[in-house]
Amino acid sequence: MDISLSDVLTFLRLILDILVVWALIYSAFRLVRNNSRTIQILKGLLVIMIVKVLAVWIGLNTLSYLIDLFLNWGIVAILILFQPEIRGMLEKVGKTTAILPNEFQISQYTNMINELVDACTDMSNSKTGALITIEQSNSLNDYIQSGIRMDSQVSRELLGTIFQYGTPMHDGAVIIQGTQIACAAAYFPPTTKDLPSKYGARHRAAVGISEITDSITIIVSEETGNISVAYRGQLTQYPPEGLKRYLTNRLIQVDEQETPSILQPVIKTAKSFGLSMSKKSDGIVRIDERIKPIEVVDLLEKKQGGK
Ligand SMILES: Nc1ncnc2c1ncn2[C@@H]1O[C@H](COP(=O)(O)OP(=O)(O)OP(=O)(O)O)[C@@H](O)[C@H]1O
Repeated sequence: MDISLSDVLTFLRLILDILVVWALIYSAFRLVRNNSRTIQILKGLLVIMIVKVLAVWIGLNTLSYLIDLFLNWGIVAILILFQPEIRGMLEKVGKTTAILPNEFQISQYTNMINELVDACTDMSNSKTGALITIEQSNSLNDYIQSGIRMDSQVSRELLGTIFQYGTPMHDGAVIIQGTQIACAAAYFPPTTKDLPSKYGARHRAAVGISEITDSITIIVSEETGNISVAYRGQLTQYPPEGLKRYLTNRLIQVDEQETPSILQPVIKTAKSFGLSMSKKSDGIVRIDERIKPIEVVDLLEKKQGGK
């Protein structure tokens, strides 16, 4: 059987087509999964579809016609309802069009980490309580809406001022998106796990948000001045230098090695089929030996009938 160049090109085009459509569907699902508003809207649409099927089945023609009208205009409604999400997605695409991380982005992140760690060190020394969450790939927009919108550059002085005891914004969490403070005074759902008694509501909130998103949360204890990080449901205490290394590893070095988010769905699929494309694909998680936690806190599921 002869295979011509045009057959190969047609095959490659088909593969590319499938991968691009898959990436779009994957991104749409991620958008829905990461945002409780979109889940509510989808639930609403599902109910309307069920009513439509029932209306056709029973023969309620007017109701069926009205639902058809509603669904036909649905695309406009979706564009209006999802306007903030669509804008955010397009902004992300715009920011990640460069295949290699650019020097400017790295220097912005380095600067942000330095300011953040300096602020945490200051607050640790003065025993000022703080809760700071850095958004990763799961959107924190729902939580930003619960706080006071800021959109400001991360700086040692600004963070110190926000968490100053007695000021209107010191209660709640600061959320960082990219290298900007998106809001202050945000509220997080606390964890239901058992924490050692020395940890209170602030640490519960930090572990809570780390259980439902992939965000990184830094906590400075008002009582002890200790700095901890909540990530993926795990609470770990670090010295300031350890915190800096931890954040650099997570926010800069991971970005340097990984491909921009628009291509990640395709790469994740390739990995799940066993096609290794990155240096980390040998399944070994490389831990920076210099990051020495002071304590990794044991978190237990709450016992039935317990507090
Ligand atoms: N669900 C929440 N979301 C965001 N912030 C919260 C939440 N719950 C509590 N906080 C913040 O934590 C503060 C109370 O912290 P609390 O002293 O109870 O916690 P803690 O874990 O013992 O911390 P610390 O060691 O600083 O005392 C509140 O003033 C508020 O700023």
